[in-house]
Amino acid sequence: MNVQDDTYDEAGRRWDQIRLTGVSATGYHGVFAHERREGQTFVADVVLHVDTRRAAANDDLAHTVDYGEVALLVAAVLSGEPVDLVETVAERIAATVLARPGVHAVDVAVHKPQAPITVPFGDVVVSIRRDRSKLPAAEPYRPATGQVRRPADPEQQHPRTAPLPLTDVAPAFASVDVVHADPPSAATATSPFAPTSSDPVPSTPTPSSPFAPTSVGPVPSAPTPAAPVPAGPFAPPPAPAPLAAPPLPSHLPGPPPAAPAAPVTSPAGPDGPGSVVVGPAPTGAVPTGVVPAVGIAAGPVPAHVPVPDAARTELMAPVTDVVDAEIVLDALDEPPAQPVRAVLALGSNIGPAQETLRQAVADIAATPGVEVVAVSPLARTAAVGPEQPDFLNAVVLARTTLSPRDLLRAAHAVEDRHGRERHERWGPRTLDVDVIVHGDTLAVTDDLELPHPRAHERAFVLQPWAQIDPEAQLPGLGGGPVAQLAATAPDRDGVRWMALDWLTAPVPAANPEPDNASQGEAHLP
Ligand SMILES: Nc1ncnc2c1ncn2[C@@H]1O[C@H](COP(=O)(O)OP(=O)(O)OP(=O)(O)O)[C@@H](O)[C@H]1O
Ligand SMILES: Nc1nc2c(c(=O)[nH]1)N=C(CO)CN2
Repeated sequence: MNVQDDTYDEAGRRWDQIRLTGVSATGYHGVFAHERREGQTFVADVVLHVDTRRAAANDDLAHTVDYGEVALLVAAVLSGEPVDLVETVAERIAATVLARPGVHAVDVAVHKPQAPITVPFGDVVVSIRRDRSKLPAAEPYRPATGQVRRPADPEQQHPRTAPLPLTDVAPAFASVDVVHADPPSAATATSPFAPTSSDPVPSTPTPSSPFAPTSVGPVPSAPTPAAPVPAGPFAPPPAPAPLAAPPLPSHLPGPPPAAPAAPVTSPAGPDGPGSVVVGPAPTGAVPTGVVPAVGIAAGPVPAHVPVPDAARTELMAPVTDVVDAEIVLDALDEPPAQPVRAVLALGSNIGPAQETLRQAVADIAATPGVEVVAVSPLARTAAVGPEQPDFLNAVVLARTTLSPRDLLRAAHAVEDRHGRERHERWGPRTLDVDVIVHGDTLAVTDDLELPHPRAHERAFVLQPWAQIDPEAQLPGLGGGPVAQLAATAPDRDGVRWMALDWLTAPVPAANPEPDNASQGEAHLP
């Protein structure tokens, strides 16, 4: 396996992989009578493209794909209903694995090392990738009712993991890896494995099967362009000097006219550190403005959205029940019913910081489902945290139809595009894009906290934000009027200047670094 085998989510981030190699069983597949009669060894390698973070954060098998179950299923297909072609075996394994929730793509290689080939040979392998855009052309394997039972070991069974019924096949397999980088390829095992008395596998689905499909086919790939939306309560004020945005996609409207902001009543709930609150702020929260409910579905479409029949290809038609719905993990994966305001904070203190921030604003504006409404002046700020060079900081006001988590992914994608590396917490970086607020969402989860947990105490966020939205309110505990928070933030004295025309003014080629940036310098009030 190498980087060419990687797959990426809609924000361009590499999916993690669980690799299971050398699952081995005796099968009776082949076009010759002796193959059907005598059987031979088949070996499968399977790579599941998944997101392992949630399972890792909770250290909970329930949030991942149990490779033990996958191994049993793969072995059941290898030793199951005989077919002529290795291709069919591979397709069936792919369908079975892709039907597991949380699997975004699957690579399957089926080896037939004892194939009836009349010249010396090492191996013959059929290798395929299937995902939600190239669905398997086969039915997933489903254990029949009455034939299923899991080889349960109560001592070993994690208490939070509900047992899944499976056939009592016992595959031999060489290794399983959960990887974030490419390990050396594992050797395949060839130990024979005879089919059990419960084989062959029934070809018709059983109504009570736990593997019964729950939905739907592929997701349309072309995002709908964002439609213009009327003004929200966070339109930029006329002062300071208006900032020309960098070249933006043509579908982006100009800044909407200003409208009054409503006060926020920060919810003072009982939620201490570590608690989870997900959902809109209660009474008195910032209104999101009146926006049309139609024509706004830009950006990635969640896979649980049913797909109209017309969208399916003929090839897909017979197998539309193969892929399970994508799990909506929590409310942070739900796109808003209407566009909501979002505030993004940008920072850079490595490399050509001003140019990086400019490009980052253009990247954000080009993100489907994100419409840039205003861009703050540029602040040069003393670093908060470890000793390091000054930062250049700016804030982007946007409207978005993305879910909070998709917006975070989009922010990370922009960071990655600009060579962001994660070493030291609060350390120097080519680009940081933080999600400060997403609508009225208040949330504390493993991977995303809203509003950003440290925004209320960061002048390098609050000052630029207040410049383009003096009435802005930071929702949540510790929140309040942004301008007021900016004036009292501990690092306020470190915000030393702002460039008003930083998006359009030429960056001096010799002086692109924050330490030398002086173009359009202005002083904070
Ligand atoms: N509102 C948020 N915006 C951005 N990242 C967040 C947010 N809430 C939680 N995170 C998580 O924080 C992780 C670390 O983010 P990042 O590397 O940008 O941190 P940092 O910039 O060093 O520190 P800070 O979060 O204090 O700005 C991210 O991977 C992300 O999952
Ligand atoms: N001045 C300044 N200091 C920081 C910044 C930043 O953007 N500006 N970002 C940090 C981590 O996000 C840590 N410290």
